[in-house]
Amino acid sequence: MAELSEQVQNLSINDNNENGYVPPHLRGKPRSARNNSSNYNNNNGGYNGGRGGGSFFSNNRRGGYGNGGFFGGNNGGSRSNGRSGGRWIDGKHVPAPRNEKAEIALFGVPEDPNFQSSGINFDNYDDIPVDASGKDVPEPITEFTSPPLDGLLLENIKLARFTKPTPVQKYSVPIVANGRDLMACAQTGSGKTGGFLFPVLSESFKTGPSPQPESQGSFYQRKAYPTAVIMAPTRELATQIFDEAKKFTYRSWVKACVVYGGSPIGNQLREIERGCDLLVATPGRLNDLLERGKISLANVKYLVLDEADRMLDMGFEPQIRHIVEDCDMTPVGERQTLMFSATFPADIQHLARDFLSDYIFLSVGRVGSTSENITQKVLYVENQDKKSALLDLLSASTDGLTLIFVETKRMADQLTDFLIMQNFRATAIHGDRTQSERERALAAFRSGAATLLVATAVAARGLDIPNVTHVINYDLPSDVDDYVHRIGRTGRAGNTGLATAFFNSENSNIVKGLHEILTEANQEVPSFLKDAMMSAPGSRSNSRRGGFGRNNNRDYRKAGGASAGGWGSSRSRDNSFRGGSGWGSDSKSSGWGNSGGSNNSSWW
Ligand SMILES: Nc1ncnc2c1ncn2[C@@H]1O[C@H](COP(=O)(O)OP(=O)(O)OP(=O)(O)O)[C@@H](O)[C@H]1O
Repeated sequence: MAELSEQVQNLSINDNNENGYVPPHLRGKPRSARNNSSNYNNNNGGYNGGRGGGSFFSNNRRGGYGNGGFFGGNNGGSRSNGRSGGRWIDGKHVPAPRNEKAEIALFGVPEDPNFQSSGINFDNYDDIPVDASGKDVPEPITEFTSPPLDGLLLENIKLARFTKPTPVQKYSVPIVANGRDLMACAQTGSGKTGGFLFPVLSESFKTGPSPQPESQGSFYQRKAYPTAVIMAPTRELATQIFDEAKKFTYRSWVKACVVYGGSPIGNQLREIERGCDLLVATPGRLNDLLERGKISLANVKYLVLDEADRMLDMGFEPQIRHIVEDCDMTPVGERQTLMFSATFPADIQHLARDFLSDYIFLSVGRVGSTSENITQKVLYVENQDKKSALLDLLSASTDGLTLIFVETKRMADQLTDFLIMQNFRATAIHGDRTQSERERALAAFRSGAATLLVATAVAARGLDIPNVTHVINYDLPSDVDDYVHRIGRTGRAGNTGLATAFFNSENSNIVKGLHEILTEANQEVPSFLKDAMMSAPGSRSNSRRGGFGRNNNRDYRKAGGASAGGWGSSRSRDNSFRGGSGWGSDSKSSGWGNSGGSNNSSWW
């Protein structure tokens, strides 16, 4: 990655980041000659501005594993691990026999580029400061071992070639095993999905399903009674979580299903009727199925809200509250509720107050910070020069996939057209494309058939695509948390990545937040950004989050202004809590931090 960032540096797109972007055809010419640079876009002949950009791959059938995998393919939004799973018989878990073909489909073979492998900086996660606050925080695990993990889950973790837990997984396993609720914040790409799947599945494998109510109606009125419900903001994220769930439920009694909008509900109904123990859902579709009486939440032991802040941003709060508070969901205190996100603004903490009970607040690293595995570059580029600057950047990228973020759906299509006309293998993902177009675009990108994906914010959160080496913010978002999520599509699981942003005077609303992010991640702050900071003292760092913004790194139950023990240090104790509700001296920090090196598990 150092090579890629050096190549980008050597492009001289900015003259030492001082004077803005100089298009290729004007380099070496006097400044006065540069004024007509916008002609570039009009002369290339390739830009047609229509919706055709994404259609380049419209016949692409390379669905890859993401489109259904071994167990029956994509049948329109509802998929399950079918009948090949294990059983819960007479209080005992009876796993299904191993199946070589299934294992290759689910876990790939070593070095398979379609599966993310942990990178050279994976061990650095151990150095990230952790703060866990709440009453009686259980000791974190340091290794994947059984006990405390269930033996079958451990076998599946081994098949996934995960050798040691990430910080969030170290804490979440004992927290859930001890019956506690959890609100967890951890950096992008640091294993939050495993952070909820591992403990939920481990406990489910040990304890089995809850007894189903006696009267289940006729066949046509049959309801599913899931043990675990996981809500996620987007269809793509729900599908991805489902794909991970398929891996870790392999051979078990737990049958996973996924439901999301934009796909025919009939297929989803049929799948659910065949049984559903772990349901991954977007809130809108889940509501729909509840209204149709096809799902009961009366047996839910585990409720997970992933990317909860995004769900609120998308306006899902009424649906989420309806699902959790007005239906037949097991009440707070009887179920366990886990909330995960890389960022945790105030409105989410309020939701936590209503949905969680006596919970542990876990933050790994400074909440909302970026991983140091990501090298961040900010270039000053005027709007009319962006296409040209993009071509420069792409000419420097050799290997790997590049994700390009733009602000509007129209721009996503236009830019994709432009790139295709420039002979790049590009495709687009945004909210105006149909679900199958979105799935095909993602599959093409995952498989490398398309090396460039132009995306709106729909692809900013949670998506885990191996081999994304470069994220380009062609248009910067106005909310710095969105920037954090976007660049987090690279530099995952200890791998390194490069993130480049085009900045100009239209981005004044992100100046302060961007400056903070770069500074705290020890990244170069270009002089034009420092200047912009000076000249715009009132600039907002976060449009939506108001004053809470970048300082949302603490458990709101703690006394206001408590710094959660100082983020620079790997140990924090903070005994001051608001409200005197028995919260006390239980803020733990990463005593386990450096212990990950001794791996004695038999399969390491
Ligand atoms: N213990 C582990 N060892 C090795 N790789 C892991 C481990 N846990 C997770 N991973 C891998 O790390 C990658 C990132 O994990 P995941 O998608 O759960 O991150 P995340 O924290 O949810 O990110 P985001 O905030 O972007 O949603 C995935 O490819 C996953 O397979």
